[in-house]
Amino acid sequence: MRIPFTKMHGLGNDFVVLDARIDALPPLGPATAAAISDRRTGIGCDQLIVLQPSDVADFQMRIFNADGGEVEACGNASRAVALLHGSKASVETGGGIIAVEPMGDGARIDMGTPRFEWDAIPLAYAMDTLTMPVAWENLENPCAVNVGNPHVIFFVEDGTAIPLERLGPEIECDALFPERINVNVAQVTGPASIDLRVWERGSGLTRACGTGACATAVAAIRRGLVSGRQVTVTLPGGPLDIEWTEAGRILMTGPATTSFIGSFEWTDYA
Ligand SMILES: N[C@@H](CCC[C@H](N)C(=O)O)C(=O)O
Repeated sequence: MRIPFTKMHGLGNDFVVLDARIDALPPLGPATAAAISDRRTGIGCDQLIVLQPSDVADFQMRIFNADGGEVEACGNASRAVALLHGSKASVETGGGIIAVEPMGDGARIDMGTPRFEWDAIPLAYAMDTLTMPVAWENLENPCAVNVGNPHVIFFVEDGTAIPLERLGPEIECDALFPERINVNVAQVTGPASIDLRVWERGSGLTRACGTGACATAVAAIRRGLVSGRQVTVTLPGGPLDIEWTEAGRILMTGPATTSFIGSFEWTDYA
């Protein structure tokens, strides 16, 4: 059975998008998702995105990391999906209903409201999530924010000096994070600007992480590290504009791109 796909990216964070809103896919398990995402033997991507019908929104977006695990949210893929859909839509995700709207060369996404309670991140035990009393080598006192998916954010003097490829997987899988975590290393570069590198749960180092940018902007605003409620977050793949509105909602604006369209022979690895 041949399945059509669209290869897309947001700031270099890349996706294989399967549109099953009309023609259903065979059941999709983690091993099959990981095989499609594998850059050596599959199509290759940071996240596999599956669009399906929804009972509560215009459609549903399912998100699988490169390791095959299904997760709740993906900021960059939300912009890609807005571009693919072509008009304003409500989208059901595991992290809640988001609103997507194509805009310019990308989209604006209403990502919903962030959560800060320790058990909503979730953490293994209670602590202050604004300044956490924990450290991994020189990375210390992070913030934790759930923006649909879980993030820990370390504010540092020089983000490029942090060995994220070594510390990222260690922090991601620490017992403090029962659902694992996305690891953000942020450097405030001005009153409304931050440089960010992200070790993504289940996908590793990526060129950009939209939810990481949202979580980092919110954490910086809560800590008083930036002035105002609008922040430009620059990732290795480029900048995203993040606003945390007075009403508490996170608005993310940035580009998205279609790379190519293709098809592949479906193999069920379960
Ligand atoms: N690349 C994404 C985030 C994808 C999910 C994440 N790795 C997780 O496990 O929560 C983004 O742009 O937000």
